[in-house]
Amino acid sequence: MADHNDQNLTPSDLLLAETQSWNQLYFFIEHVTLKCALQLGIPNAITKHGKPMTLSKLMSSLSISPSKYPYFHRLTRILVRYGLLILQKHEDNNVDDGDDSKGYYSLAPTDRYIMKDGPWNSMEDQDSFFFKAWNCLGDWFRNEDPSKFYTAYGDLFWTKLSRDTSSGNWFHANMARDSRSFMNVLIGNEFKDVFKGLTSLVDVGGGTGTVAMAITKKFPDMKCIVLDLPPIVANLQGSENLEFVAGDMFQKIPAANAVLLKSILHDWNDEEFVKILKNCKDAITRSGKVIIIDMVMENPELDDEAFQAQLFIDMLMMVFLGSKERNKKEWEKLFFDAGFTSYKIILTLGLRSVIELYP
Ligand SMILES: C[S@@+](CC[C@H](N)C(=O)[O-])C[C@H]1O[C@@H](n2cnc3c(N)ncnc32)[C@H](O)[C@@H]1O
Ligand SMILES: COc1cc(O)c2c(=O)c(O)c(-c3ccc(O)c(O)c3)oc2c1
Repeated sequence: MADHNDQNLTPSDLLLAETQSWNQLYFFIEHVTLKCALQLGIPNAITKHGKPMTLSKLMSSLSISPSKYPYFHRLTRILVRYGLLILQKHEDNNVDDGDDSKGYYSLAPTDRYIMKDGPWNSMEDQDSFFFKAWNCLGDWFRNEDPSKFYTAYGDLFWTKLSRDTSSGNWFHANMARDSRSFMNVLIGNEFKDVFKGLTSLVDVGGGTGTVAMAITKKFPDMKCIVLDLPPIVANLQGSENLEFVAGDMFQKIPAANAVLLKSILHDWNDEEFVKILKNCKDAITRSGKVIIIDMVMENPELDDEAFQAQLFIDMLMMVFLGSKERNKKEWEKLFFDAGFTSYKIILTLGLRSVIELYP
């Protein structure tokens, strides 16, 4: 008798279901093999070599014994499948599988981003910190904790980061890399006049000031304040037009023409989101604006790969902060709940959009 699950499936359906279940079950192997590539130093070895490498040359540069060739070839094969490495076939296509003259390996653009200066590439040294929050995610759906991170650590994410210097420094260094990368693209788009005409701006939750420094370099007449928690800005030195201010955005935001919120609002639930925006509204002049840099989910401008990346970050927000990424309708509702009258999505750069909000 057919298993009750199979009764409506044709043989080809069953075989397709088998393939799908194997892919879903072993999806984690993509992460494991990427981590293995990082651990071995494959991308950096290829970058250092300066041109495509044969497998043997790559292995000797990594001090991997030739006896491991048959296995190492299979690791690089899956990295090519994921698009992390590119294999340039040897012009003689009759070479055997695993034959060293099979071809030359180079880094795909993805690798260059992750390895050269991309954010979050040093997860290695935060393995336990990062993965402990993800373990046994199902437990969180059966408790009342504000986030899985809280279940794992008994602390909120920002509280833990302010108490754990090593993880805090690692996090803020990665956020700075993320900001440097994003601002390079935004500057490349001539900032789209987002900061034009402003004489003062507060970067709320501006971290170690990467965004503010990029703005003040481009607009030297603008006065910028970076508002962040005391442990973050305590030892940071400002400049003639850049000041670091320790404070709490839930209490008060310094007055300015405009307020910038990059990767802030997706950290907070709806009630906290509205509270932050109400404080922003109190801080800006009547002719001022709030500039938001964050993700707009279900954005028709984005392809399926970008949508999947947004879903991953949405899971990250849920697990680490108990917060969420929002679609346009969700953003709009909270803008109006906070007392703003209009907004404009200025442009979308990769996964994130630049939104202007008017009092
Ligand atoms: C995800 S980081 C974004 C940093 C920066 N905007 C960027 O995009 O690189 C969130 C920032 O909010 C800051 N933050 C958290 N709670 C805050 C509060 N109550 N008041 C001010 N800043 C806060 C954190 O210290 C952190 O720097
Ligand atoms: C502690 O370990 C990790 C490891 C990670 O890989 C990430 C990560 O990738 C990430 O985007 C973020 C993140 C958190 C809040 C934000 O507002 C934001 O824009 C990004 O945090 C992380 C924390």
